[in-house]
Order: sequence, then structure tokens, then C-alpha cells
Amino acid sequence: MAGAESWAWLGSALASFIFLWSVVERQLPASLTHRLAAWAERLFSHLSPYLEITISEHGAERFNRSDIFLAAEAYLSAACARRARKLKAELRKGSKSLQVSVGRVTDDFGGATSPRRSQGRGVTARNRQRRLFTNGPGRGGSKGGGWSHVAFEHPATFDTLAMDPGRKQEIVDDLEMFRDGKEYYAKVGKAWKRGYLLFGPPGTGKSTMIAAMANYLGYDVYDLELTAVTSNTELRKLFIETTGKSIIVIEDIDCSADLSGKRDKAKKRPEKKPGDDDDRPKLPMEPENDDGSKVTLSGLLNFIDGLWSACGGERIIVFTTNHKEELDQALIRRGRMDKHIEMSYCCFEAFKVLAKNYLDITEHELFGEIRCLLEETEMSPADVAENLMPVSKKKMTDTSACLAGLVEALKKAKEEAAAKAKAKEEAEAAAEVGNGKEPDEIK
Ligand SMILES: Nc1ncnc2c1ncn2[C@@H]1O[C@H](COP(=O)(O)OP(=O)(O)OP(=O)(O)O)[C@@H](O)[C@H]1O
Ligand SMILES: [Mg+2]
Repeated sequence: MAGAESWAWLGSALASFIFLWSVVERQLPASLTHRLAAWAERLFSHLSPYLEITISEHGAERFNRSDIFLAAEAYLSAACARRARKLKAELRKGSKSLQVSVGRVTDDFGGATSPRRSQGRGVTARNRQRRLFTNGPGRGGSKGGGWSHVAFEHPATFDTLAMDPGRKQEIVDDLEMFRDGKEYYAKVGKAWKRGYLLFGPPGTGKSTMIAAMANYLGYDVYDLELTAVTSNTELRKLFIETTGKSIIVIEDIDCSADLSGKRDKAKKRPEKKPGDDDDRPKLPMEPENDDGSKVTLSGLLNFIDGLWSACGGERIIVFTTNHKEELDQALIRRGRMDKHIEMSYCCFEAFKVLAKNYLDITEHELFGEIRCLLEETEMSPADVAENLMPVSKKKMTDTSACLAGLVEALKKAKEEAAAKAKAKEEAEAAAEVGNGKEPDEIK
């Protein structure tokens, strides 16, 4: 502090000089003032101990915000907030207090280089408000609007995800292998990317699993709506715009894309049958228009393992589907979708996770009956969870009533399934009779 006082005279001297200079400057010819200013600048650059480094916000891939910029921004926000003269204030979702960060920042880094840089990465991981990106229509409803984002705040974790514990652990191990596998991927010459195909009936936890993955890894999520993408070029742009440490998701890929045929087969699209109410937009095998204005299967394949693989690393791509059998094998072969994860109807082990989450119990006398019923009938974890929710605030703690309600629902589902199977059998028998077979031929 003593040092600071002894320098105080310099401040007042500088102020006097600036005042005098402004008076003198007005009397001098313009050419002379320019020359004096240039000399002064040169003199100060020799005397100043500082070196100015500009980190460009966008990397060589022009769509990306560069990793070093993000790391420097996070580090400087944490390190220089108190000294900064220009601050940026944001009210983040779910937060009651203003989040203040440094607007335009500088730091001398204390002469250090790489240790501070890794500190920057650490700060990034700690501070980062993770984001959920979606692509949608552009301004005025036009197609091709690029990514927009909101805060990602899904509460799902692997602890709350109901599924067989052994299979769950397998997935967690796989994710860890990926996250920590930078050197390994470099060694084997593979792009640091991993594809997961999540398949299974509705309500079995595919979307919940994606949220749990993102929360576990601390990654951002890019939810890609294929039907809003107008061309292969736009698809490429969207992929390239994604940052590292992210999960790119294409939900219900069988609905947004007609991926059942083979790439080299005729490009004719199946005709719509009567009663076929599925009029959702589909992805054509090849460009529909001569100008190639639609995303195609080959376009999608190219970006999964072609150009996109060459840009950056640490990205996961996830497809979800209710109908794995309808997808083109090329799309889901190993190497593109490295791991296929089946999400199935609720088993007893999965039920126990839900019971712990929803009712805070690990045992109950009705568990035996529920186990038998779950083995005999198919109910999604979403339906089981719904039955475990208390019907009113008053019955919040009535565990037995919730479980009894579930038993009833399971019995009802079992009866309905049996009735449906019987009706189907009878319809098939009637059809066989119609085809001229004797009733005793029909089993
Ligand atoms: N395995 C599960 N563990 C915990 N909760 C689950 C699970 N499956 C479903 N749920 C609950 O049911 C709701 C719906 O599940 P989710 O959206 O993950 O199903 P999905 O498989 O993605 O269905 P869809 O095929 O219709 O998209 C979730 O919000 C969650 O509360
Ligand atoms: Mg889903």
C-alpha cells in the first residue's frame, strides 16, 4: 500500500499534463499533432511492460465459438470481476439474484500460461449454465432459423432413472469411458464421438435417459428437429455450429425420417394406404426437388461420420425411436450408433427405483403381488410412476393407498391385454374361415 501512495503524485501530474496538452493541442497545426501522437504511442509501447493478446471469439471453423475463448471468458470472469470496469448482468432462470460477469476483460495472467488455461477449463465446467438448444423456423416463420437456446434444467439423474441396475451401470461405465477417452480415441484414430440408439415403447424413459446422460456428463443438449431443416447444407451448418461437450439428439427418428428403405433401392416413396393416418413429414432417401432442397438419408449419414467427424471432439449423438425395426440398417450400424440401448416395460427392479423416488420406501407387503403382476403384464415406467403419484395433497403420505391403486391398475391392464389377445385370435380365426379353411384346421 505504501508503494501505491508513493505513486499518487504520478496521477495528479498526468491529469495536469492532459489539461495543458488539450490547451496546447488547439494551437498546433493538425499534421504536427498527428505526428506527436504517433511518437507518443511508439514511446509508450517501448515503456509499457504489457503485451496485448486478442483471443478471437470464433475459431477457424467459422461457426464455432472457440474453446480457448470460452475458457478465457470463464476464467477471467472468475478472476477479474472485482477489478473490472464493465460488467454484464443477467438474471438466469431459476435464480433469484443477478449473475454478474465481466463484459470485456483483460488479465495479466501473472506471467502464467498453461496452468491458468486449465484453470479456465475448470472454471468453465463449474460455472457453466448448461443449455438446451433447439433448431426451429427462422424469423417470420421461414425455415432454417439456426439454433436458439434456453437453460437446461431437467432434474433427471441416473439415480432417479428406473431400469435394471446392471444395465444402468453398463451405460454409466460406457459414458465414463467416452468422457475420459480423449487419448484413447486419438490413439486408435477414431473421432471422439459416440452414438447411442435408444429404442423402446412410449413412456419407457428414452427422453429421461438423455437428460440423465447430460446431467451426468455436464454436457449441453442440442435437440435437432429434422423436419425443420430444409437442406443437407443447412444440416451440415447446424452440426458444425454445435460445440464440444454436447449431446445432439434426434428424437423419434422414425417419425421425422422415412429411413426404412435401402439407399441404393428405387427412390419411390410408398403409397399412402387407406386408413393410414400418419401424415407426418418424412425424410426422403434422395432430394425430392432437382435443386436438392431437402435433407436426405445420405446427407444425414455423411454428417454423422463424414464431415462432422472432422470438426472438434467430445460429442455424443443420440437417436430415439419406438420402432427400431423400421430404421435403415446403415443408419444404426455400429460405428454410427455404437451402442443400442433397449428401454423396456417396467420390471420389478425398475419399480423399486420408482417406489424409492416417489414414496420413499424400499419394502412393503404389496411388493410381492406387484412383482408377480409386473411379470405378467406390460406397463411402462411412465404409467407406473403416474400410479405412484398421490391423488391429493391430503393423501400425500398414504403409501398403502398408492400401492393398492397400482395393483388395481396392473390387474386392469392385465385383463385388457388378455381381452385384446382373445379378440385378435378370434379375428384371425374368422379370417382363416373366410379363406376357405375348416374350423378344425385352425388352431
Ligand atoms: N425409466 C424411467 N425412469 C424414471 N421415470 C420414467 C422412466 N420412464 C418414464 N418415466 C417417467 O415418464 C415420463 C415420460 O417418460 P419419457 O418421456 O422419458 O418416455 P419416452 O420413452 O421418451 O417416451 P416416448 O417414446 O413417447 O418419447 C417421464 O417424465 C418420467 O417421469
Ligand atoms: Mg421421448
